[in-house]
Parts: sequence; C-alpha cells; structure tokens
Amino acid sequence: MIQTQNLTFQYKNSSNVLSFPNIHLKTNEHLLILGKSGIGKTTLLHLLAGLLSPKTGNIAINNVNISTLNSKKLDKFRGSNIGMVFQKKHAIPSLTVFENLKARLYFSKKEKPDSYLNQTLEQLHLTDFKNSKVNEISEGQLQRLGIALSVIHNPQIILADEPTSSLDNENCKAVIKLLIEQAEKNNAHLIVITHDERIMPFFNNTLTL
Ligand SMILES: Nc1ncnc2c1ncn2[C@@H]1O[C@H](COP(=O)(O)OP(=O)(O)OP(=O)(O)O)[C@@H](O)[C@H]1O
Repeated sequence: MIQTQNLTFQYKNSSNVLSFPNIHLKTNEHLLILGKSGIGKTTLLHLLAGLLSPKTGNIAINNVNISTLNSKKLDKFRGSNIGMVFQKKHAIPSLTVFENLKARLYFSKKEKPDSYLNQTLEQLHLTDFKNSKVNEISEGQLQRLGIALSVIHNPQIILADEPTSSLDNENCKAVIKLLIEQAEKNNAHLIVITHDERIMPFFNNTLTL
C-alpha cells in the first residue's frame, strides 16, 4: 500500500513550491505518472523513494510513514523495499554486467541463485553481454541493465524514471513487460514516470500532474 497526503516540496534555491495530488495505491496496483516537462514528476518519484524530504505532507509505504524515518532507517528501508530505475545509470563501470547484479544483491543483503540472474538477463536481451564491462555496452543495453539492477532484489516498490526513453520498440516492450512481471511476481507496486506514449496501454491507473 502506498498513500501520500498533502505533499509539497520546495528546492532550497527556488521560490517555487511544488504540490502534488494525493496518491493511494492498494496491493498490486500500479501507476503511470504523466505531465509536462518541469512539472515535478522526478521530484515526486524522489519523494516516494525517500531521496528528498517533503516540505509538508506524509508518505506511507506498507504502513511505514517514511517521512518520519531518520536517514539511517530510511537507507535501510530503501535498500530492501525500493528498486529505482534512474535516468542516470547506476551500474559500477569496473564490473561486468553479471558482477553488477551480484553486487546489487550483496548490498541489499538478498540471495538469488545464478540461474535467476541468468533468467533476468535473458528476459532483457542481455545474455550476450553478461561478461562485458559496463563501459563496453551500448546506451540501450545500459538502460536495460539499470532495469535488471532495480528488480533483481525483488523490491516491494519499483520506481522508474523514463525507463524506456532510449529504447527501440522491441526493447521498450521487453522492459515494460519485465517491470510489470517483476512487480506482479512480488506483489510490488510499479510507479513509472514518462513521456513515452508507447507504454500507456500497459497501465490502468494514470496520474497527470
Ligand atoms: N535541484 C534543483 N534545484 C532547484 N530547482 C530544481 C531542482 N531540480 C528541479 N528543479 C525544478 O523543479 C521543477 C520540477 O522538476 P522535475 O525534474 O521534478 O520535473 P519533471 O516533471 O520531472 O521534468 P522533466 O519531464 O523535464 O524531466 C522544475 O521547474 C525544475 O526546474
């Protein structure tokens, strides 16, 4: 369950106060967040991930009010409950694709057999690049690795910022299907922000800021 109430946010060096509609997602519900450039989509996603603190309002995730957690507890909560697909890539360049997945599991203190990692790479058309270093793969492959890294530890919430923007139609479909499949397999919520109209048919719930 995700519930937000009266959320507002203000960047330090800005006089603009961003305010957001309330969100209420029940178990297994997903959400697509739309809105014009600069309206606050990424800011909202970062608030939901606990990467930013609201100026006012509350965010409850599975009955934990994350706005009240101190930074140590918030880091722990995020590490095991949230998977983020960032616009900027978060893979470790000196490691291979496969080693990155192993490292992600290590940091989230979860264990998975190698066969599970291989299956995820297969679903994202990354098997051929399993032993490639991150700086040897293309932008699209890197973006798909970002998806794999965000779901490999089976988080309760998957937050994705423009996950399909640089992908061709085939990989766009593969990525969104994998995100939905992972979310459903784990009873997790999937929240996506996008400009990409190709992914709208995959969502029943949309919120336009
Ligand atoms: N670090 C910052 N300091 C000050 N203002 C910021 C900062 N980051 C974003 N903003 C401003 O806050 C507003 C919301 O930004 P945000 O990135 O959330 O929008 P967005 O809807 O995700 O945009 P886009 O679709 O272009 O990525 C914008 O007006 C932006 O200029």
